[in-house]
Amino acid sequence: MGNDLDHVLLTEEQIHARLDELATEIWRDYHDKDVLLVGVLKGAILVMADLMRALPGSAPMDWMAVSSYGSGTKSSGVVRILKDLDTDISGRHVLIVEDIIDSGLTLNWIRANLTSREPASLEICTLLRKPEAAKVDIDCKYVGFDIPNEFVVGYGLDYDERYRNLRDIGTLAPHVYS
Ligand SMILES: O=P(O)(O)OC[C@H]1O[C@H](OP(=O)(O)OP(=O)(O)O)[C@H](O)[C@@H]1O
Ligand code: HPA
Ligand SMILES: [Mg+2]
Repeated sequence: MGNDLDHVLLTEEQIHARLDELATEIWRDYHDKDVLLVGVLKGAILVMADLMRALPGSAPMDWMAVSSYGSGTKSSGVVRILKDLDTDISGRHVLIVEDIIDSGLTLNWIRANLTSREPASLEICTLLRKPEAAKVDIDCKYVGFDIPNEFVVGYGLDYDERYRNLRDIGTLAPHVYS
C-alpha cells in the first residue's frame, strides 16, 4: 500500500493539530447551543471521530450517507440519499462534518436538503477544501486545509473504497489508476 502513494500532503500529526484548533473554535461558538454534529458517510468517519473527541464538551452525532462519486474520481453531481438522518433537525443547531469539499456539488445538495428541514442554524466543517475545483460556492465556516486540485486518499478518503485506512493524506501514484 505504501508505494501506491505518490507523496504525503498532510501527516497524521498535522491533521490532529488542526482538528484540535477547529474543535476549540467550534466549542467557542456552540458550547451553549446543543449542537448536533451531522457526519457524511463514509469519508467523514475519521474526521468525526477525532473532531468530536477534541471537543471540550459533549455533542450528539448523526449520520447521512449519500453518494455522488461512486468508484471514480469525478463527482457525477447526481446525489442519492443512501441513509437519512435518524434525528428530526427542525429547530436544531446543525453542524455538518465532512472530509472534503471538492466540486462542492455534494455539499451544495446536502445543504439545500437539510435547509428544507428548517434547522435553527446550519454550518459546515470540512477537513479539506479544493478551491480550484469548486463548481459551486459553498459557505463553509470551519475549514481545516485548502489543498491543491489533486485527488487525495487516506484518513477516510478513498479511491474505489480503498486507502481510507491510511493515517496520512496523500496523492496516489499514477500506476494505481491504470
Ligand atoms: O465536493 P464534491 O466534488 O461533491 O466531493 C465531495 C464528496 O465526495 C466524497 O464522497 P463520496 O461520494 O466519494 O462518498 P464516500 O464519502 O463514501 O467516499 C467526499 O466524502 C464528499 O462527500
Ligand atoms: N479524494 C477522495 N475522495 C474524494 C475526493 C478526493 O480528492 N474528492 C471528492 N471525493
Ligand atoms: Mg469516496
